[in-house]
Amino acid sequence: MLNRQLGSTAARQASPGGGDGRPSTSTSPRAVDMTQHVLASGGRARSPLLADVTTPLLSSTVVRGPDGRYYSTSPGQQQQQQQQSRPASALSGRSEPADAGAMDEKAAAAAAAAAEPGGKKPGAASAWLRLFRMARPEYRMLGGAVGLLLVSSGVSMAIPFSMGKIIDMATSAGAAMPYGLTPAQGFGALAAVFAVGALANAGRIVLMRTAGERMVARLRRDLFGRVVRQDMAFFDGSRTGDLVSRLSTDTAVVSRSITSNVSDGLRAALSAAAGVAMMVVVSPKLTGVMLGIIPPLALWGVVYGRFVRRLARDTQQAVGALSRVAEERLGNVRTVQAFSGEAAEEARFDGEAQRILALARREAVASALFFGGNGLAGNLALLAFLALGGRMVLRGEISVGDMASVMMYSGYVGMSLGGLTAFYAEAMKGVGAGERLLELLDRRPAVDAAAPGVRLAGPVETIAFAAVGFRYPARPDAAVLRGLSLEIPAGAHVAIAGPSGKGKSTLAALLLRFYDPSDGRVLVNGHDLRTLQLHAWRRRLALVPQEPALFAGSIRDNLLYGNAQASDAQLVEALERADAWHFVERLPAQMDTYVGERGAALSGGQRQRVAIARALLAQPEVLILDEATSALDGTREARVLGALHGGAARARRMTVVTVAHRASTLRCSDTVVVLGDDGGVAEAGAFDELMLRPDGHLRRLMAAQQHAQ
Ligand SMILES: Nc1ncnc2c1ncn2[C@@H]1O[C@H](COP(=O)(O)OP(=O)(O)OP(=O)(O)O)[C@@H](O)[C@H]1O
Repeated sequence: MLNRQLGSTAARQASPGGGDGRPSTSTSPRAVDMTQHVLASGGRARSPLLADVTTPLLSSTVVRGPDGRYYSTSPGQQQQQQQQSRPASALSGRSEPADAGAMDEKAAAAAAAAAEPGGKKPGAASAWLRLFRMARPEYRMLGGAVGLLLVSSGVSMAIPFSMGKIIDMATSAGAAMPYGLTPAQGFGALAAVFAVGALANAGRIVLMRTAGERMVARLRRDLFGRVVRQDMAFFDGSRTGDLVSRLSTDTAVVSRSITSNVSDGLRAALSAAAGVAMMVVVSPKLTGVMLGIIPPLALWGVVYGRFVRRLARDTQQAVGALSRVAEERLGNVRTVQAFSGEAAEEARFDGEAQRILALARREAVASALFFGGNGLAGNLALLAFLALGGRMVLRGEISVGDMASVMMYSGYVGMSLGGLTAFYAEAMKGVGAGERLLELLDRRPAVDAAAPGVRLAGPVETIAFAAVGFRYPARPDAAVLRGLSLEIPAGAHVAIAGPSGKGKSTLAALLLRFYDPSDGRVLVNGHDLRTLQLHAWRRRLALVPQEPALFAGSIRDNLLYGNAQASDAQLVEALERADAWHFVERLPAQMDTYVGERGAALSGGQRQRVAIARALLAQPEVLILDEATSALDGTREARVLGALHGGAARARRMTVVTVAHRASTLRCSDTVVVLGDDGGVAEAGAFDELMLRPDGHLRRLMAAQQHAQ
């Protein structure tokens, strides 16, 4: 039986080179349309990814997964649910708790601080090196690509030289093909060399793209794995849309910046170096003219690259905000339409889109200045080159072919310099996006379910809250629980009652160790919950939360989430126990009926019953029902409660903790614990006994409810 609360006094407290088909001019389009790229890649990656990742991110009922792991409600959804439930309760006349409104700025800042990893941000170079190390599994493939790059670049660099020789051969009578080749043989050999170069280039593109995509996939998996294991304080301060944007867009930007971009950069560096060398060989004097413009251009490039890095980070954030708005508002489209909020939402979305546009405009102006300046400098250098080169040809210091070679090489060098700048800008973009990824990848959850810990040898004997005080990390100023003590023996059926917003669901969250108490301890068989291996502990529990959401899939898929090994007979039995079989049986495809996104194609009561069946399938030792039957009518609720609290259920010795408001639900439990205004237990005892107390808390609570009806 439940012991009375133990008092709550003392403890109370308050590409250049055209390598992969891109135009090979120095005004690289890669750098010019950064925002478009970000958006385009976001858009491309988002649709398939959203379908894949938002579902787990939006999971709700806490149950064991098919892999035996424990899965829990996401705050993104909690926020959505809160947003949905607010207007709904307003419509139904239910009053909201005074302190349950939207997070104020201070709280949001506290939540964000709780969600942010500590520590200094790495510098650009070290961040980039770290990102580069993350490509380690692709090193072999990237190495192969670099080998092929050397081949194709070698061939490219031979072109101007060969062309110069051919021009000389065509313009002077005595010139002949080298190595005594006939013109046909010479042209044939050149064509063969070009073919080898083309093949090497094609191979390089395949290897590089494959390596890039593999890296994106791995980054996404690692990031998702890291995010899905974060503690609830993190999710309280994060927005799902933002996280999805990091998963989709940032990963693609980072991967590109250290795979294809590195290849393009390397190609540009090689071309520039080889081009300069060849120019020097052919005519050092002419080379001097062309190279005079390099130092100012390099400096200009560094300034531009830094600017782009900042801009990339802002753009990634703005894209994240846009995704967030789209995700939240489309995810709650019923609420939007019910309140005729379409135009307001359109304006809100447009506001986010305009922010991105403003950033893109700044980037466009910066790119225009940069590449325009580059082009002008290149053209002026070319004029000087033609003036000097023409004079040298007239004086017989160099041949026309040599001048043509140097001109072509200088074109290559110019393109390569543009390529190097684009490489730098792209690398900085990668760092901008990478910093956001590294923040997430580096974040260690405060509550780590995989951390080693004590595994209970036998069954759960007692669960105790010992002088527990609790404040949500997002609202450190507001104490929800203070010095709360209660004990729940194994097999007991305990109901938690109390006015709205007094911490009933919080007790369930503490039991699952979504959060650690700010004071006091939660004990299981005398072990502090913090010392238990959390996955092992959570596998002993199942929670049906206040507004259970199902996954988009069939009823069967959702049930199997509770126990992947369950047979059809077990699924039907669980549905029967949850009083759900009678309606599932009549659905067009029965258990294979698609339930819609988050179970939207079922009624609230049907969703609740499927969620109860799913929790029962997990065969928990402790079942936590957080107003899990609130959407059912009296008859249906009585049946479900009969199945959960009746003789057959008791024979299973399952401990049942029920959070409830209704008398019909509360009286099914052996003991009712009423939470008081002071954050502790106001009274506890059998329902009937408490109702007999003339000025008892439960009696007043029930009277107030009756009065309200
Ligand atoms: N994730 C959160 N971050 C910050 N504050 C929270 C969070 N969740 C709940 N709270 C606040 O903690 C208090 C207790 O919330 P809880 O959900 O436990 O109340 P409850 O008694 O279950 O209410 P109800 O009967 O309305 O479901 C409320 O004031 C609520 O606003």
